[in-house]
Amino acid sequence: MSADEPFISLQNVRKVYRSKGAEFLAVSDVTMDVQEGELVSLVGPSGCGKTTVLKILAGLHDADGGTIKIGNSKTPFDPARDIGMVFQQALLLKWRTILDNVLLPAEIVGLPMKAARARARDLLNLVGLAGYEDKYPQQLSGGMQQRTAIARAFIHDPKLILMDEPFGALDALTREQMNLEMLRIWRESGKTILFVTHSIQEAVFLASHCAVLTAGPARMAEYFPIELPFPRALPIKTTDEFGAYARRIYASLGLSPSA
Ligand SMILES: Nc1ncnc2c1ncn2[C@@H]1O[C@H](COP(=O)(O)OP(=O)(O)OP(=O)(O)O)[C@@H](O)[C@H]1O
Repeated sequence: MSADEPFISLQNVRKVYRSKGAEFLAVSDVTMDVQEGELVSLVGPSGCGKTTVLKILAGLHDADGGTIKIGNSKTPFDPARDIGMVFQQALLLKWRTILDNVLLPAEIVGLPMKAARARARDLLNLVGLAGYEDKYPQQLSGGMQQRTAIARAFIHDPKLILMDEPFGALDALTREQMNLEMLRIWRESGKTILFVTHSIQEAVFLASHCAVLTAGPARMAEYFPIELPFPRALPIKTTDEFGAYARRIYASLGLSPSA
């Protein structure tokens, strides 16, 4: 194996939805290689096929063309247990405590519960929710519920975390706070994360690499590293380097005349 054998490799992925005899081309051509431990943002206009790409990676949809490979000889991948997902809504079970919500994937995968409970407490601490273990979802704010969902995605120690616009429902300040926490959690966990967002600022601020998808059917417009230093703090958003990356994305999306 070569030292940089990718963890995820998508080559010319294509997806057609079919219903009642009609066909809809949702993704026309997506190609990218992701190394283990990267945090990749997928940015593109509404309806361009970002969620479809995540669903193909999650094994929820089959692709109609191209190849998808996850895992490599160093890090094998089992789709049944190596994926954690975070959606726009936290989707917590309101009759379970915060701790028990976080434990749900551990129960599904069949992990030893004593160790899982200790890990759930550690993860709640990591996302800033120590002390809330015995509360119920409706007793927490939207941002706290979303942090619970993030802890839940990590509980079974998956190798790949897929996040679909996880902070889209939060107010702007909570979203910025969550961005900072997300960076911290990513750096502490070392996980490979793919992150869908509509926000160009978020796509630049969070990512080690950025995939820009064109208006649907999704085609890869660009895939490039974001070479801003880590750790990142909010003032980096005012720098020329940050602005140059944002302009590059706007230009790829056809939203500005020049990069
Ligand atoms: N099950 C389905 N059957 C038919 N068409 C679908 C299905 N799921 C999605 N689509 C269509 O495929 C296209 C891509 O959808 P997708 O949800 O992947 O886009 P998206 O970029 O994630 O959008 P958004 O940013 O608004 O969430 C859209 O036009 C959508 O209407």
